[in-house]
Amino acid sequence: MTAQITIRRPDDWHVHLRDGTMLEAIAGYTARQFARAIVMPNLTPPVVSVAAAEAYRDRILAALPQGADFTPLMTCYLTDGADPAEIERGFEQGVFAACKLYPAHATTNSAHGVTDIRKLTAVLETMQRIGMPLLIHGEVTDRDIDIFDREAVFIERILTPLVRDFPALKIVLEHITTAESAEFVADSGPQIGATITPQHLIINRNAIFDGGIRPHAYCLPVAKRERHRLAVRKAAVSGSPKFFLGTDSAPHGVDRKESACGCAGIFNAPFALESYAQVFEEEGVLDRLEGFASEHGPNFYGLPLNEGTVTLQREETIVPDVVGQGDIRVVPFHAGETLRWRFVD
Ligand SMILES: NC(=O)N[C@@H](CC(=O)O)C(=O)O
Ligand SMILES: [Zn+2]
Ligand SMILES: [Zn+2]
Repeated sequence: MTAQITIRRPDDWHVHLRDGTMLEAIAGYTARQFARAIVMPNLTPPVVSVAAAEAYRDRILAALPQGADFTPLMTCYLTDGADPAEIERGFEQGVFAACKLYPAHATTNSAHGVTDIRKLTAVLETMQRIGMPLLIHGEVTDRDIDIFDREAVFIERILTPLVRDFPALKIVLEHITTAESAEFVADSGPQIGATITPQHLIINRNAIFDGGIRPHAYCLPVAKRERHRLAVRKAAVSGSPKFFLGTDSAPHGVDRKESACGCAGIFNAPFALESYAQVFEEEGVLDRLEGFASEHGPNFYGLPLNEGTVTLQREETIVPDVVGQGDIRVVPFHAGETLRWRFVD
């Protein structure tokens, strides 16, 4: 049995670091395991300008523990009024790494999202021209569509025509949860990639209703049937450069989760690598963890691979019931469980 595994330093290609006291409480978890992270812009108000992204980046850097070696990669939240010139300027100046498309009302803090993708034609033309990635929360918001079908219908109605109309646009389908997404991405050209979260590799929709309603297993896109989990898992461990690590770590305070209308989001940052390592080990391909965690993402984004390494040791790790500091209390993914690996440095 492998006793320890050392890989090139990984990155998280999809994370919510939040703002204010929550940012201060949780930023260190991501900075501890990852060298860089694509930081989601769904704050209130959302990050839509270069100035707002620079200010948010400064707040993130100020919230990091002393001596942290971590680079936040900022994103621009697309709205119906998104300005192609501002987006191009932000990308050329190295402030924006990508733009994020939330269909309006698809998920947490997406009220300002895009109501009709046709409103983005000029923005998408610009992004395609300058090689700027478009990151997509891929769910339709039509209330007539069953919540478990919203990702598959998005591919059919929105993504397929989008890829046809902008054949050179770099697209990341974020946090994929279905066999349809895994297949769509695998069958597309090299300009299409996908991030995969730990939770969608580990739980299926039964986890949300396991002996009672389980708000801490609820995120969007919602976990699907077992056959979808298996398809997503197969994609993650396949070694294909199209699939890479994106935790979608999305903390909400305990009170906001344990509520009559609990928020969507799973906080997995504290033990993210342990979680992924467990999956790759179960699939018998621990040797492919490094590609997924540390190589496929930077190669897709056209960024250098990180220098340095991190090590995971085979050691039982008990996940606490709750983490945080001060007033902030968040229940982590795997709360109360014992994991088989421990991140050491
Ligand atoms: N994933 C989630 O369930 N929630 C995310 C938003 C998102 O990534 O869709 C959040 O910001 O809380
Ligand atoms: Zn999302
Ligand atoms: Zn997210």
